[in-house]
Amino acid sequence: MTAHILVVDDDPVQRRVLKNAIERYGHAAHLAENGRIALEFLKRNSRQFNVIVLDLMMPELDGLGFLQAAAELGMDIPVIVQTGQGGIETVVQAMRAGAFDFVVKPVSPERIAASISNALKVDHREAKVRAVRKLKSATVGFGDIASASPDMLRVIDLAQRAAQSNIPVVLEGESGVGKEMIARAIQASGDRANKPFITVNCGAIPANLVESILFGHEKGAFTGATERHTGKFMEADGGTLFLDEIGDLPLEVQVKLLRAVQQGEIETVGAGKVQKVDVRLISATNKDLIEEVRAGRFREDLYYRLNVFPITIPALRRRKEDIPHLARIFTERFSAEQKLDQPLHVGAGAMALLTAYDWPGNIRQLENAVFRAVVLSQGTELTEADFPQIAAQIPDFQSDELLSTADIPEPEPDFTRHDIAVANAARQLRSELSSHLYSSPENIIVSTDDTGEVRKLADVEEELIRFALKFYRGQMSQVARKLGIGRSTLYRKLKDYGIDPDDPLKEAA
Ligand SMILES: Nc1ncnc2c1ncn2[C@@H]1O[C@H](COP(=O)(O)OP(=O)(O)OP(=O)(O)O)[C@@H](O)[C@H]1O
Repeated sequence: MTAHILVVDDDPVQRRVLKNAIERYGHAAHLAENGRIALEFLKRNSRQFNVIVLDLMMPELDGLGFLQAAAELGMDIPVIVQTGQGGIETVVQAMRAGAFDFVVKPVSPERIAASISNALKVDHREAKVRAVRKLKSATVGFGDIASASPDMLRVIDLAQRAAQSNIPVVLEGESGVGKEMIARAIQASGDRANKPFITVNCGAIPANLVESILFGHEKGAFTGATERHTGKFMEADGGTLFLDEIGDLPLEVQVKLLRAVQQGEIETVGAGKVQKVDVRLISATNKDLIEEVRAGRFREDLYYRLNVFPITIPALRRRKEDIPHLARIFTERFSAEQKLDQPLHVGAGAMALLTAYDWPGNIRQLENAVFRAVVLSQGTELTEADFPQIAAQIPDFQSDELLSTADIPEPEPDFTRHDIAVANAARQLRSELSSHLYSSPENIIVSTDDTGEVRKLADVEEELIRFALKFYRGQMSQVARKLGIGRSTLYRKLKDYGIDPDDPLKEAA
């Protein structure tokens, strides 16, 4: 099949190189010299294109601006972004904005052809997935929020308590940590469950339209207001208004928001009178709001009004225990959505890679990475090779995917070597912990007992095994490998110490 590829690049040489590469692989290339012209193409006939190859640095409308505008048009064509060396921050932003893949310039014909061929596979499969996802997003409950870490369990506990009243909630956390998901779960389990849930991304609206979008406007209220417009507050009447990126709200709109919160009244632009509204407010921010208050960008009175019940959702890298859990859930979900005969599994090497990565785009980035891997995977198990972008960002990551536990020789029953193995495993785990986990009392294995004497090796060993089981969520082969012992030795030790692998922290009866 000849695919139609839209190349958006301001550099004529680069356009020519890409055109040649695309045509060499039997596809048709269409060329646009900047984002604005590409948007014109899409407006005329978006169905014409199967894949877009997009440069990020362009005059008039740059790559990120194009992605945003295309999303507003409802475009769902896979986009491959091109970036110069070292542009990783912008790439992360582009991936967050929905780009499918990225390539680093100068890009070889083989690399761009591989990326286009992957994007084409997604092109005809993703439409189905999107439809399913959209349906799901309407009814998110606390049960849908995957969590394994104590931090996330605390967040869910707080959110469940907030759901029992109409108290204003502020959800703080980086982009993609799950703020909107928590907001939806709060709405779905409170007494406003079947009422409207209206989302406003305060950061994405042009400053001059924020007021009219929030509070509505009358016909003729300002130049261009050709129709009356109901604001988001009115749409949310009786339900919940989710104000995302609240820290981006212009100061003059903050005053009006304060009145809405304090008195439950809004004034439609151009109406000259106030109206009552009954809205539960949940706000979200990825900025430090108190810092914004200090800097004079956020009103202190509004801050205290909104911030009655703050909930901070930690970044994914601060709760790495959630990564394996999320990766498994996403793999299962996407396998089902893709109607695979056999659900895929996440191989140990891939899991280690996903856990080692810091996920600047948080859960959204992980979800997209797993989605992409499931769609493109050829095997029965996801391996590190299915996450090339992640692996490329951790160059010193050592793969041990191919090393099966069967290859690990059982240690001799020699106390000294065994002793060294335990010490090495402890050191390795400790170094993983210091890079993977924030410090927590659970992560420290102490060397002395209550009397100040050095503890018995067996006691330390038992504690380390319990910890490793919890850390690797009961994955026996991974635990054995990380501890540097064979699987049968691990089973024997579990028996000796009376450890239940499904509940490793439970003391033997
Ligand atoms: N605990 C979770 N379990 C399962 N999926 C999750 C979880 N948290 C987030 N997600 C998924 O990750 C994606 C990002 O979540 P969400 O939109 O809620 O993040 P956010 O913090 O509001 O992001 P932003 O600040 O960029 O708007 C969504 O697709 C959501 O379904």
